[in-house]
Amino acid sequence: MPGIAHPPFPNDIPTHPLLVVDYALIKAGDVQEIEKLWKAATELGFWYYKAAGRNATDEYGSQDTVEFLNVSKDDALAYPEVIHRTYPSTVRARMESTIKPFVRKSLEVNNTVLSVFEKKLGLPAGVLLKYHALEEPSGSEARCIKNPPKRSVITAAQAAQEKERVALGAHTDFGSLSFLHNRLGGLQVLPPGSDDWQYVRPLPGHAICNVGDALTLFSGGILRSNLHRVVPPPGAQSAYARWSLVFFTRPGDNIHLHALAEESKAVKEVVERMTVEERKRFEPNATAKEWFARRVKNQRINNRTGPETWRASRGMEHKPEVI
Ligand SMILES: O=C(O)CCC(=O)C(=O)O
Ligand SMILES: [Fe+2]
Repeated sequence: MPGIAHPPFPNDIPTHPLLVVDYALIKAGDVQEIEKLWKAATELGFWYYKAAGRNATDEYGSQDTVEFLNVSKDDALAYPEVIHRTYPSTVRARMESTIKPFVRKSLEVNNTVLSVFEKKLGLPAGVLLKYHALEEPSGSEARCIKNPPKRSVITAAQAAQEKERVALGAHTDFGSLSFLHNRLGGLQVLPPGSDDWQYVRPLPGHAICNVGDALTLFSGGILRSNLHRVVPPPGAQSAYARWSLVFFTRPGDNIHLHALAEESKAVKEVVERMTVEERKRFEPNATAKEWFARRVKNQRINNRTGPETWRASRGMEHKPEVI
């Protein structure tokens, strides 16, 4: 991305370290790098991707401050044919030159990671890829997010604590894998076993990847869909608009979300150790499309009747009460 100069991410605030995974090594099948990816995906569910080149809200009804522009993978790949919806001229003008290549590259990266997880989970070859087949209609999409700048510079502590300043409320992602590119800080994770939100420092030349609910469901919880949120960039960065670009790989619309215990010994073992309640969580009796539709619908402020609406929007959060 061509650069607008902005202040660096502050050095005086606590951040949560992520493991750095080299995508080129993953693609080449490097055993040590695959171990590192597996550790990241099962412990925090978030990691940095070292790029191959350098070219590269809540229970109370508080409203987010972000603007989204979502482009469906099906529409991008079929363009100019319309599969789901049409887009504004700014999107159409860049569909062939920018969006389609971004969607293709993101799918390639995420599919490589899915193949690694498939092997690690001991699933029959091709099962995860089949669930994310290119030709199947799905909720996979590219998203451009803009969070407008704050009028006054706020401290990191203020940014983290002020509820009304949360740009995008605590959530887990709906799909399988999210591939995130951003330059300003603001992304925070709630690390396992902690009650403190921690910033993830953007690393130049690195993307951030995280596991979503569908992979948690398929893996019986072995892969971790971690809670995260977006707050204004910390320190002097808060005076700038924050842009981020995400690609979400989600299973095909008709895929039934459930723990793949019959296909994987490892998943079977974790499911057998679950309580009856836990087991129910891993059998939501929903297709990927239904899971996605339920979560989106109940997040919309227009559909809100009270705190129960927000609760009905939750996914595989380890602490569904956290906002
Ligand atoms: O902009 C970001 O850093 C993350 C956005 C996000 O979590 C999402 O759109 O699901
Ligand atoms: Fe997210």
